Amino acid sequence: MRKKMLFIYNPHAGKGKIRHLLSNIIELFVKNGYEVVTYATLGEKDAKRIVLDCLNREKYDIVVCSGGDGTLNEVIDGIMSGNKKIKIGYIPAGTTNDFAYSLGLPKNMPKSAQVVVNGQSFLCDVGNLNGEYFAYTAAFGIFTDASYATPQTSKNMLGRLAYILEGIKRLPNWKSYHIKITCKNRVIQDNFIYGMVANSDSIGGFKGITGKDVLLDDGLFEGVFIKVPQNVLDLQSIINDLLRGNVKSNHIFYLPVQEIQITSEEPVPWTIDGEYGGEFKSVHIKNLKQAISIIRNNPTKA
Ligand SMILES: Nc1ncnc2c1ncn2[C@@H]1O[C@H](COP(=O)(O)OP(=O)(O)OP(=O)(O)O)[C@@H](O)[C@H]1O
Repeated sequence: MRKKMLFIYNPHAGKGKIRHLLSNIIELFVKNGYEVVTYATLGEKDAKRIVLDCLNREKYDIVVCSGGDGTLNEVIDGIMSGNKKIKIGYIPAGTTNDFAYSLGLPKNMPKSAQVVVNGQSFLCDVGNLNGEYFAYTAAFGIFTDASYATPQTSKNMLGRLAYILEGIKRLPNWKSYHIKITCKNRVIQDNFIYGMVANSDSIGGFKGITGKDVLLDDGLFEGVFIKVPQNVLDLQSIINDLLRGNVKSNHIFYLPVQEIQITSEEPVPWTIDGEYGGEFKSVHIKNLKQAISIIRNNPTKA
């Protein structure tokens, strides 16, 4: 009997490349014994809705999605909030594909479709922020809105450069937040321009800015909080530290995070897996160790 696959793709992700590859990808899946039920996403939260609808109605062996980090986020959110235990295959098709990089998936879409067919399951940590699940990052502060404010047309024309240009626009008027961070028995209060809790060694296409200790299945996220620079030299040193992956510096507060509470007097806008996640005065983030099963080439290497 054929195995049943739910295949969800965002036709607009990245440069819309999936349109030319769709037939070959589905043919590969069918040749490898799958009955494929295919959906294109039509807008925000559609991937989550499709996952919940389909998995509640019928039994599937695997959910495969193709799109950027946002589409993968919605699929994971759907599977986790629906409390489903099912393997996930991912064909990265976005602009930066941060999480795909961390998972070691090929950039080439037909090759990553091969991984879905031939790869092995890897149990990966998942995050939860105030009840919403995320794959690899939750962040606030400078640059974070560049990921969702960058128009799709510029992303399609310029690729990652579009994010960089959008980020540079924000440099002259950064905003800081007075934040209280509570983690285990530690309480830290300071003014921060940026904060991130992440399970990825690539953020916004930049490799290594979460430090050198990232493991995707250790039950821990990397918490990176950048203090307000007092002068241009401070700013330069922060940039140098980030580019070198040196997160343990005077201007950066770094800690491994299993569970963390972040509170502020004013509402802070958050970005979750590169999409707008809402404004909160109080955020509770938790790492759910090895909660999802993703197919990749080599499950022993994070
Ligand atoms: N048909 C569609 N038209 C417009 N928006 C869509 C459509 N389908 C999905 N979306 C929305 O687009 C968001 C972003 O898509 P996705 O992350 O897949 O691609 P991307 O933005 O090109 O990639 P990246 O996140 O790497 O830049 C999704 O979270 C979803 O809300």
